Amino acid sequence: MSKNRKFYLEDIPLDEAWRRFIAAMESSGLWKALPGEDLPLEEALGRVTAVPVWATLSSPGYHASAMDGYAVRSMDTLGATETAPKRLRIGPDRQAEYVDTGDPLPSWADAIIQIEHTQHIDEEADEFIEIQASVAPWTAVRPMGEDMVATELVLPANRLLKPVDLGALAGCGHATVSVRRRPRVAVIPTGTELVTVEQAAQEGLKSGDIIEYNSLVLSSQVRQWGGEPTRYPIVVDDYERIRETVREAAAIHDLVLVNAGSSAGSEDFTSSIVEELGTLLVHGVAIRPGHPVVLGTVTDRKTPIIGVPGYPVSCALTGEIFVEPLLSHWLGVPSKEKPKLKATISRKLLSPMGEDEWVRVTVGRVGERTVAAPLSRGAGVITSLVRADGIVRIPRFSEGVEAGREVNVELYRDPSDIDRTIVHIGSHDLCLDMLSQYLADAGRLFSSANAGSLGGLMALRRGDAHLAASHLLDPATGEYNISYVKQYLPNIPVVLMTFLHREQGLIIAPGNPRGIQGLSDLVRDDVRYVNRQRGAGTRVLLDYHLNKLGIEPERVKGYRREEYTHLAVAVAVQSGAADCGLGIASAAHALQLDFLPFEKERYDLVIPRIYYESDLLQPLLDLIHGPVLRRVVNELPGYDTTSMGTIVV
Ligand SMILES: Nc1nc2c(c(=O)[nH]1)N[C@H]1C(S)=C(S)[C@@H](COP(=O)(O)OP(=O)(O)OC[C@H]3O[C@@H](n4cnc5c(N)ncnc54)[C@H](O)[C@@H]3O)O[C@H]1N2
Ligand code: MOO
Repeated sequence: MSKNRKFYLEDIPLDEAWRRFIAAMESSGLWKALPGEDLPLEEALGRVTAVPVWATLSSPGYHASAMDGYAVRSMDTLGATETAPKRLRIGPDRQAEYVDTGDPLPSWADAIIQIEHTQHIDEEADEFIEIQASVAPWTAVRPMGEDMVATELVLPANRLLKPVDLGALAGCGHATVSVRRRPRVAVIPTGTELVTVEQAAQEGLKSGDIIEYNSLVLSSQVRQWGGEPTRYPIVVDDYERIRETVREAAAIHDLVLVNAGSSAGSEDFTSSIVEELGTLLVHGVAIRPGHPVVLGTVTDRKTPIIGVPGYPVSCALTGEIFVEPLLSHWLGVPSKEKPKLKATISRKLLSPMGEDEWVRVTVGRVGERTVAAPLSRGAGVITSLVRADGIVRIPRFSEGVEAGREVNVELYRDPSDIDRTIVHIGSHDLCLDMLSQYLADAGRLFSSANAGSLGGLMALRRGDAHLAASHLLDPATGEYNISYVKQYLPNIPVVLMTFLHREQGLIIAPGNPRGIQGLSDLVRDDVRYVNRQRGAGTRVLLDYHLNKLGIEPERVKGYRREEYTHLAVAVAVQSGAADCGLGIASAAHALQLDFLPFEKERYDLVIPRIYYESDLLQPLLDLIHGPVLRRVVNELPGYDTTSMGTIVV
């Protein structure tokens, strides 16, 4: 059956969308904390108490000795001093009796003297202790109920159980505890293009295949937030099949998440299915990513359902924005607040007019400033969430945010991580990733944004980064970096240190089908080039050599097609979108492409002196001067570490 295609997506403000969703759940009695279930204490960690817990037994249940020593009557000790010690007989007339810590206090005694404050004396048939000070009543005694008294409140309802809570529950006589049932959440991935990762690993991917992982993310989120996910197998884009899966899932779950098919494409069925099976409350919320989200209730049970957008970032954020607060409410705990931090935004952010935008950012402390650098805004770029330190929300209808303005960041990390983060902005190289691996061992985090060499120098100028990798060739002198540093950072004392030399050359298809011999072939009609962005060192290098060869850039087909990384250039060649591009050997190697080397370039680190001398960067400098990094870099094709750590200026 084909349903009428609905092209109309609304822009419902987030709070209004929530209002409708909650009102619908309230009217069907589902907007309340879930009932309790009794669990053995051993299984209750991390669960939430459904009812208050009162002590059934007191703890301790008797007056207990708090020390190893002698039980005495305090009255008998009166008058004992260093000069006039007193002797108390151990034994039948009950002046002193030995007890261990935790033993009951004998009924005739009212105090304990620690053993080290007594001297043991054997005298013929009798044993005594000698004491040199008196003790007050109840000395070193833990009175009955010191910890918990029967009938006392031990834990309130809605309490997330910690390990010590379990101890207290057992200690006052509870073998089980009533905790809220875990919300049961169905996670249904849909899409004919989807394949499982296992399938992909065995059979490889065909063009158009997408590895299904949103259901893994959603079900892991559900578990993390205290729910019990059921991860369904992939359902192909077939209206009836999806509808029947939703119907079955709604019968046995508290919440149904249908992933993808939320927007307006020919196979986007979620909103129609919700309409057919129940009530469509919202289709389209004024947020981005996550705009085409669907909210509704289905079947006679009025099970809430969320149509989660398919793009992975939209999917994960929809989890945070809609699923987490819902699960928290059902569990009776407050929605999880992220730690907040004020930071300076490093780049201007425009806001899409009618939508609140969630911008992923990295955060670092650079000198006195906390800097938030926006990551990719693409809703398909899951690594932007992996790398994100936090989120900045740009409210709809705002002007956006100018660079240098203060913003509020909601952190994904512990704020203390920010202080041990080294911020790099500049040219990217695989070896920086290796460096970051080793830095982790030294307790440093490495946040790296690829902005090209010139972008890195500009970031240093603004005070946004601790260092910038750069490989900018000066056409006038044939020297790397020095003149650029002078020109762009005239007022900032910096150390220019060589990181490595690397082979630059033409990345070409395996077997060199076009017979490309060098840059002079770029003017051929049958050769399509793929370029790097302006400001990239590799772009500068190309322009330098084209100029030397007297080739006008306009004569190079594809000169205007810009990619932002070496790997993106390699991918363009691999896919056949271009015949060649300038890049580094390791990028060609990574995709098993051929490589025509023609220049060994110097790749330096530009480090403002103030950071060069800081504790923060010390582990990085240690690595550069040590043998380990050098060894692993040398194992890669096209790198030379002979000058690693040499100060240029
Ligand atoms: N004409 C319009 N097109 C789109 C709109 C719109 O308003 N009008 N909205 C865009 C936005 S914003 C989003 S977000 C997406 C939402 O897409 P759907 O929910 O319909 O999902 P699909 O189109 O099926 O998939 C999008 C994308 O995500 C991949 N995907 C889907 N499921 C999974 C999964 N389980 N694991 C990994 N990746 C998944 C899918 O293959 C697609 O690449 O719509 C825009 N279009
Ligand atoms: O709203 Mo879509 O979720 O921007 O990517």
